[in-house]
Amino acid sequence: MKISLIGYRGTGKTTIGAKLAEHLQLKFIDADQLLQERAGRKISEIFATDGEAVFRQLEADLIHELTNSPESLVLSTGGGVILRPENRAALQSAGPVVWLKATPRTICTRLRLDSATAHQRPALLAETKPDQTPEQQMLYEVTTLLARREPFYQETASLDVTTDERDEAQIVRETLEKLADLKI
Ligand SMILES: Nc1ncnc2c1ncn2[C@@H]1O[C@H](COP(=O)(O)OP(=O)(O)O)[C@@H](O)[C@H]1O
Ligand SMILES: O=C(O)C1=C[C@@H](OP(=O)(O)O)[C@@H](O)[C@H](O)C1
Ligand SMILES: [Mg+2]
Repeated sequence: MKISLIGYRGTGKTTIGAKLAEHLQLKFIDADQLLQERAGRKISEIFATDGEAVFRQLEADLIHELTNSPESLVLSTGGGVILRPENRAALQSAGPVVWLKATPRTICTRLRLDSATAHQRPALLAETKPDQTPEQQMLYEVTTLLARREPFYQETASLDVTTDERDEAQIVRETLEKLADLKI
């Protein structure tokens, strides 16, 4: 059985997935981290050199492999994993899927803090609007893509947890309660 975490960038999938695995004493895999280890390159480098389509294929191959493995684990995914129907089906059939939610403002704040450190995420939206500050551009990208992706997160999720203005312990606790309610 796999407990998967889905949601937009910056909603806390990597952070909460690791904590959840600790609580449940399950192995933890972050698909993006494993993909980067295997490729020997950062995701931002794969995007820059080979393009997003190559990344999406590597991501789909990895999701296929991990969801077909016999071991139980907590699996954190990348925010765009729900774009492909085969990924959505694979995650759903592997076990419960937790959708971590946050507002565009929360997401932008977290991503800005991350990009000030080492964690650079590649831009996802080609279209830009004229005369925008980088902050406005980021909010535009997050709002636009979140609206496009929301139906896919909704369709794939077994349960959802809001993460705005809540610390990791609160989010983990609610996730564990909602998983228990599923009675799997
Ligand atoms: N509940 C939270 N409150 C505040 N910051 C958080 C919370 N969860 C995660 N973060 C921070 O937000 C950033 C993105 O978290 P991360 O786990 O990498 O998200 P994702 O994997 O969904 O992109 C990190 O800097 C992380 O420390
Ligand atoms: O939303 C996306 O399309 C992506 C999210 C990233 O993962 P996080 O959601 O962990 O940041 C990573 O997979 C890649 O940069 C693409
Ligand atoms: Mg992550």
